[in-house]
Parts: sequence; C-alpha cells; structure tokens
Amino acid sequence: MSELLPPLLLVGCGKMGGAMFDGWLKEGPAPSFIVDRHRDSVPPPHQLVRSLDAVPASFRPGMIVLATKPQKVDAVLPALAPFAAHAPVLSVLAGRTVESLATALNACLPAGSGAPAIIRAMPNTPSAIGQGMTVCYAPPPATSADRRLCARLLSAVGEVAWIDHEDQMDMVTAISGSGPAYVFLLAELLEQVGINHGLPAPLARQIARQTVAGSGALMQASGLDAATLRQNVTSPGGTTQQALAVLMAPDAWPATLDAALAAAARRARELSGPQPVS
Ligand SMILES: NC(=O)c1ccc[n+]([C@@H]2O[C@H](COP(=O)([O-])OP(=O)(O)OC[C@H]3O[C@@H](n4cnc5c(N)ncnc54)[C@H](OP(=O)(O)O)[C@@H]3O)[C@@H](O)[C@H]2O)c1
Ligand code: PRO
Repeated sequence: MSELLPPLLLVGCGKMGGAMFDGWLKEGPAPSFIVDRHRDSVPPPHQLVRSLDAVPASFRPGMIVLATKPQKVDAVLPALAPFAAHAPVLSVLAGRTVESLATALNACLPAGSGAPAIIRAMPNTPSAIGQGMTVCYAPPPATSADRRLCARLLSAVGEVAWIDHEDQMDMVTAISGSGPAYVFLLAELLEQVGINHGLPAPLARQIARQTVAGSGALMQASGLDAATLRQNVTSPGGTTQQALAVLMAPDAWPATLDAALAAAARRARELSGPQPVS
C-alpha cells in the first residue's frame, strides 16, 4: 500500500489548487484544511474554511500549499506564518521568487524564528487527472526530507522534474504551466476553422477535441519523439505536408510561439516580487 499523503494546509483552492487537490483526493491525504472563498465543499475528513483564521492553531500540516493568485498572497502571510514556523511551504505562484516570498513571510514570523523552508513549483491543470507536469525548485533551508515530501505529493498528480537554477522557472512557466492553454486553443481553432469551412458544428467539435486528445495519448503511449509522430502523419506529396509548409515557415509557428513564450516569461518576471493588490 502506498504511503498516505501528509495532512495539507492548502491556501487557495481555485483552478490550480483545486486541480491538485482533486488529484490528491484520489490518493487520500491525511485530514487536511482547505482555505478558499469559493469552493463549495471538500469530502470528509478534510475541512473547508473560508479564511486562514478559521484553521485551529493546533493544526500541524505536513506541507503548506500556497495557491492563491500572486496578487493575493501577501495578504495571507500574517495568518499563515504561525503554521509556516512548523512546516515547509510549497508555492505554486507564477513568478514570485523564493527569496521574495521568504522575505515577506519572515517579516511575519516572531523575531528569532528560523528561515521558512520554501519550495517553488510550477504545476499545470492536468494534475486534476494525474497527468500533470510540475517543475520544482527547492533551495536551502529546504531539506532533502522536504524535497522528498514535495516529490511524493506532486508525483501523485503527474510527472515531476527539478531545476537548480530558479531563473529557468519563468520559461518553464511559459511552456508547461501555461502550455495546456495553448493546446486547448489549438482545439478551439481547429473547431472554428472547420465551422468556417462549412462543417456542422458538432462534427467540427468532435473531430477537433478527439484529434488533440488522441494525439496527446498517442505521444504518451508510444514514447516516440514528437517529430517522429509528426512525420508519421506526413505522407510525401500529401495533404499534411502542404499544411506544415505554412505552419513551419520561420515567420509562422516558430516565430509566433517564440514571441508568445517570451511574453509569458516576461510577465512571470514582472510577478517576481510583491504585487499591488488588485
Ligand atoms: N491556473 C493554472 O493553470 C495555474 C498553473 C500553474 C500555477 N498557477 C498558479 O496558481 C495560483 C492560483 O491560480 P488559479 O488560476 O488557481 O487562481 P484562482 O482560480 O483565482 O484560485 C485562487 C483561489 O484562492 C482564493 N483565495 C485567495 N486569497 C484567499 C484568502 N485570503 N482566503 C480564502 N481564499 C482565498 C481565491 O478567491 P478570490 O478569487 O476571492 O481571491 C481563489 O478561489 C496562481 O499563483 C498561479 O500563478 C496557476
Ligand atoms: N496559469 C498562471 C498564469 O496564467 C500561471 C501559469 C498558468 O499566470
């Protein structure tokens, strides 16, 4: 039997926190507190509260998971600090650096407290079905035990990779954090182009969705390179070759994706420190 996931204090259970929590539920974490203003319910033995103030001071989480929007996190740090004195913090906030978060959290801890252990992670929403991709960065004072715990938690919802250089996190965020949105956009566009060219809407939707879903499943099941799988579709002199000549022109998808990912990474850098409350 697999080891039980530790009790969690999950702060922010929206799209990303909720996706991870839904994934963790399949493994049954120890009784946990979920802090969120909007989530309707959590299954017992977990408890949903609307504010950190409602979490009993005696609660000892094995891991604190911070999943508010970057613009909302500074407001929760004072109430979070007493728990962070006893447990590592796993932050999934885009952009916010470990040092900036540690400085803000430290300022809320009683004088003489040790530096909080903060692990920065960038997950993605397929975590909800155990198909996530999370990249982690865990500088000291996070310990190897903290890293093991983090790996255990995140591998319960998908694949996990580690980086040693925090500055790589912004491009990671642009690729795997935001990436599901690009793939869903592809499905949206395939459907819309089909409709624009006269296909019945239900058929356009079905073929677009299943093409994206089936291609992802094939890539995972086959283990082949994406380029090989692409070539397997591209008959010499056939239809795909014509489409790819348009898409792969240097000023088409290569340049567009480069610009899009650079814009996302730039925004991550802008979010690296405390944010004005919006
Ligand atoms: N969405 C993704 O695909 C994704 C992927 C990777 C990383 N992330 C990161 O994950 C974090 C969350 O993103 P998200 O898309 O999940 O945002 P979200 O849907 O807005 O979820 C955050 C939740 O936390 C709640 N919250 C914030 N402060 C609270 C407080 N003091 N007390 C109670 N509840 C509070 C929010 O309520 P209010 O709206 O009322 O504040 C909201 O329900 C962000 O930092 C983002 O960078 C997101
Ligand atoms: N969603 C968050 C954002 O859009 C972070 C990566 C995916 O900022």
